[in-house]
Amino acid sequence: MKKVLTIAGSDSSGGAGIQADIKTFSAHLVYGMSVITSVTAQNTKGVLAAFDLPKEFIEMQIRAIYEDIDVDAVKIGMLSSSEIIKTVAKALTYYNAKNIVLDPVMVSKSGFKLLKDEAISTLVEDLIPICTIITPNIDEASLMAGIKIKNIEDVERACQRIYEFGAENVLIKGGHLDGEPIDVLYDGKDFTYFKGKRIISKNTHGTGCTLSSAIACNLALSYSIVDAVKRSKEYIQGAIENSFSIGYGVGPIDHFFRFRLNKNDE
Ligand SMILES: Nc1ncnc2c1ncn2[C@@H]1O[C@H](COP(=O)(O)OP(=O)(O)OP(=O)(O)O)[C@@H](O)[C@H]1O
Ligand SMILES: Cc1ncc(CO)c(N)n1
Repeated sequence: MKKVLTIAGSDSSGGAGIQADIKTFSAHLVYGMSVITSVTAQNTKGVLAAFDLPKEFIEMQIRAIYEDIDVDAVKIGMLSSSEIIKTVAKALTYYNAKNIVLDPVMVSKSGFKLLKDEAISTLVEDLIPICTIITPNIDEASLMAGIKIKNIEDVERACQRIYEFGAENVLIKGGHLDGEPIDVLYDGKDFTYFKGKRIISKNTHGTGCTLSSAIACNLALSYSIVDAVKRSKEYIQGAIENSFSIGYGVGPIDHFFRFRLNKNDE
């Protein structure tokens, strides 16, 4: 059984963060583990508040796992401050962690800041250099690369810029650009384009968390980077196609669509 870890924030409504990650791990039939960095009070309408765990306790959770269990891949999500980013980078370096997937979460869909502005430079300097792949959306890529992204050429330039910060691979997600959602992967040599079909749905809570978790699962399952992204893109497409409404706002996607015999299964 492959073992995959998420280091991220908790979403009380279960659509994003740690909860989305663990559901994605289960849907890939890998063993899921978690290090919680922050607890958010959140629902489909937005984030009410976030409470960070002390950095010592985040470090302790990482230690508990790596001193006992051989981790096949790790996905990193919400890290809200410079000191938390430094703590996680130091611990993962110490334990020689492999297959590190970084989703540089900055702002929730509803606009709540999940990362302090001044911590973006720490993310770039301390965490990107140890990552196997980083998966920013358009806004996150723009902020890190210092490039206004309006079209696919801008996406390619941003990929190159972020690659220069030291990540092995950069995947910029095109969900927020007009037209069909195209994600662009850059490995320092070649660009690979992953085209999806845009689904018109208001229920897209946790798409970014889910995609990065699926990539971590597929890397743990020994797929190459290109195949891991391809399979994860197929997974997110199916999960969004089968998204559903709960609450009054942005509802969740269906992590378990492949397991349902028909659409009305509960
Ligand atoms: N409406 C859509 N239809 C199909 N695919 C989509 C749609 N929206 C996003 N995607 C895909 O979902 C994945 C996540 O992309 P997105 O740009 O939404 O990430 P994100 O902004 O980080 O998500 P989040 O808001 O959860 O943090 C990408 O592979 C993207 O192409
Ligand atoms: C805890 C958490 N992590 C990530 C996201 C993605 O936006 C979110 N909404 N909440």
